[in-house]
Amino acid sequence: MTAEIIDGKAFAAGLRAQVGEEVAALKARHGLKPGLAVVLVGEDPASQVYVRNKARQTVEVGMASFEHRLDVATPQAELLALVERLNRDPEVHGILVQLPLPDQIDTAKVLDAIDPAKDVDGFHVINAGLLATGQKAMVPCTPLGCYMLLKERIGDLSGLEAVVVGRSNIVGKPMAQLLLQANCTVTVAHSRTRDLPGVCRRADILVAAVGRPEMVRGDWVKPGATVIDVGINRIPAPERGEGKHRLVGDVAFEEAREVAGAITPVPGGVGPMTIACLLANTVTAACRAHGVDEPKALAA
Ligand SMILES: Nc1nc2c(c(=O)[nH]1)N[C@@H](CN(C=O)c1ccc(C(=O)N[C@@H](CCC(=O)O)C(=O)O)cc1)CN2
Ligand SMILES: [Mg+2]
Repeated sequence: MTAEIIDGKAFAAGLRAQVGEEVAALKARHGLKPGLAVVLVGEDPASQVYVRNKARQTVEVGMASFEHRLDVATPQAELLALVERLNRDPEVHGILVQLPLPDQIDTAKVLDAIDPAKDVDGFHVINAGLLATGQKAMVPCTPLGCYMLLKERIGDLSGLEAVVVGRSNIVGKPMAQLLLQANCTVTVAHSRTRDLPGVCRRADILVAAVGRPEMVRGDWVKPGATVIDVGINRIPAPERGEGKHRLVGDVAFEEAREVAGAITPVPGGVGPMTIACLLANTVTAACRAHGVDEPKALAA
């Protein structure tokens, strides 16, 4: 079997177009322009690219973008003061603090300082709790994007065996919650799981979010399974020239595509969905803030 390639880049483009239509409708009907504030502390090269892309795509869909770039040595108190200002700013409906943060900053403290209603990353402990208890939450963008791709590919997920490899707060745990809500039988596996290959082979839906290049091998995949690769790993590629790199996921793509029914590539799979879902969450936050019906197509 050769797997269908799930084109996250194309799906994300469609989602951004839908977001753009919703933004235009909000302006026309309610005079409302959703605004997203993105905060970057330091000069991590990958984070700079992500923040630039977020700001550009925010403007492209017709929303207001507010960028805040702080020095790598910014004290925590200064960052918290900025978050407080953004919490109070009526033009800002969504706030995102780009991760990772420098060592002098307590990440959990900063994330929990964001007004949960403006927490478009869905990382605030209140949003994590709302999601875990099946209530209306802001859902983290990467798992939301994975979920949308799964719904598009499979339709009804009810009764399927899902294995999520990785237990991070920003991907693994919320992914497991979304799959549970869709009535999957969910296993969260991790570095201490015994017989990880055997556990993965049970999965109709296999989500890899471990941050280890090509760890999930082809013979870990159940024939016909849908494989969602969340990993973005930059590995040396001397064949491309001295000092060159290439991107690989957490799944050994060429092996897995021979076994899976469908698989997301890296790049061009889950990654582009993350930013598209951030834009969707910002529209949702703006609608909730103004008591306007939120567009169902933009949510889980
Ligand atoms: N506050 C947050 N910080 C971080 C998040 C997040 O959701 N919120 N996620 C990641 C980084 N990230 C967005 O911030 C992100 C990662 C990757 C992509 C993407 O489009 N990837 C492309 C490849 C890009 C490349 O060449 O490097 C792809 O997979 O096709 C978008 C957003 C950590 N921090
Ligand atoms: Mg820290």
